[in-house]
Amino acid sequence: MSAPDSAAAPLLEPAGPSVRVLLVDDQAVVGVILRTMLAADPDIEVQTCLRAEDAVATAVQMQPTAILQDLGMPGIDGLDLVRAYRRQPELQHVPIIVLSANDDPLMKRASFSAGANDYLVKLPEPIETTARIRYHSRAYRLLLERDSAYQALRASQQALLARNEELRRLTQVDGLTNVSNRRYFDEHFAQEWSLAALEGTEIALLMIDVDHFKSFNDHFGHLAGDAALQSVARTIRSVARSCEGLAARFGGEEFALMASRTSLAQAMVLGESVCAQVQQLRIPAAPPSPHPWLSVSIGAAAMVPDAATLSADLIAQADACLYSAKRQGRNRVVTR
Ligand SMILES: Nc1nc2c(ncn2[C@@H]2O[C@H](COP(=O)(O)OP(=O)(O)OP(=O)(O)O)[C@@H](O)[C@H]2O)c(=O)[nH]1
Repeated sequence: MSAPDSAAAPLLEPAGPSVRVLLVDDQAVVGVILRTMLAADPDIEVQTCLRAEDAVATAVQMQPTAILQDLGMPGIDGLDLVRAYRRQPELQHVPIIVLSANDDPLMKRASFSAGANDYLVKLPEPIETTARIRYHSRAYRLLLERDSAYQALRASQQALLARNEELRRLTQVDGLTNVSNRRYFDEHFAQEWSLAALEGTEIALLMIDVDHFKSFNDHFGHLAGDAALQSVARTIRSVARSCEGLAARFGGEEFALMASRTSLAQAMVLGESVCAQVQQLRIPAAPPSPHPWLSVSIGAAAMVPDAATLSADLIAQADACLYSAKRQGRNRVVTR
């Protein structure tokens, strides 16, 4: 005898009595004898199928815990039926006990190769029949229980992974503007700085500050200020994506755009693009801004890290350029 294998596909747990036997045999008398044998076992339900062509559909509908399959049915090879059960996903692991008048070892081998779990020579002793049916049904039930516990575990693991991913995202993203937060920027900038030092490549930084934003808040209110910051952040993020850079909220109304393997000339182009796109947002500016639309000032710097420079030097350079941009009238990009 062999117990059913475990499966990756979810299994259906049969409802109703704990032992449900489907007898597939064209001789009605076998069904009568089997019922008589099992009369003293009220927890064993028996259903009989006399026609081979109905067997698979009946089994799918009944969800037995064991199938007793006659090999010598008219018009069909019983082993073909065994294979047909195995092709049905719902029946793939249901124990199949072959009933045969033939005690030939070759026939037994063919039955097991076709997918049978057991082989009984007709008609066995009642005690043996009951024991085999109970053994296979119990093994199948245990397999189903194990499978459903495994599925539940997998579902809860996936939910946990999704929650962890969301938590990780929340720790990296600024809640108002959805760009990276300062903490993530600091980590990422340090990593990219080290990488640029190793590669000997340029790394560029743009410090971007919204102009006259205190007046904007005072004039239009803090909520309008929040919405303006969100629009400006979306613009910076889309420019950052175009150069595979990182957009981050550096603090308050100040943003940073960091781009690896980017020259000062390229940083200038990125900065001009941010300035122009913020103008295209057409967010009305508040007095004393001389411009009709809300604008940003940008300081851009780039360097190849070496033993004498720190990442803070690049920030300081970009910051100095930003102050120059403010002094020169805002709504512009300034580089050294
Ligand atoms: N609505 C809103 N305002 C913010 C937020 N963070 C910072 N601010 C405001 O941004 C304003 C920044 O003002 P300042 O530092 O004086 O700069 P500014 O008015 O933009 O002037 P310049 O930078 O010189 O053009 C302050 O009024 C802050 O309250 C925020 O999350 N939401």
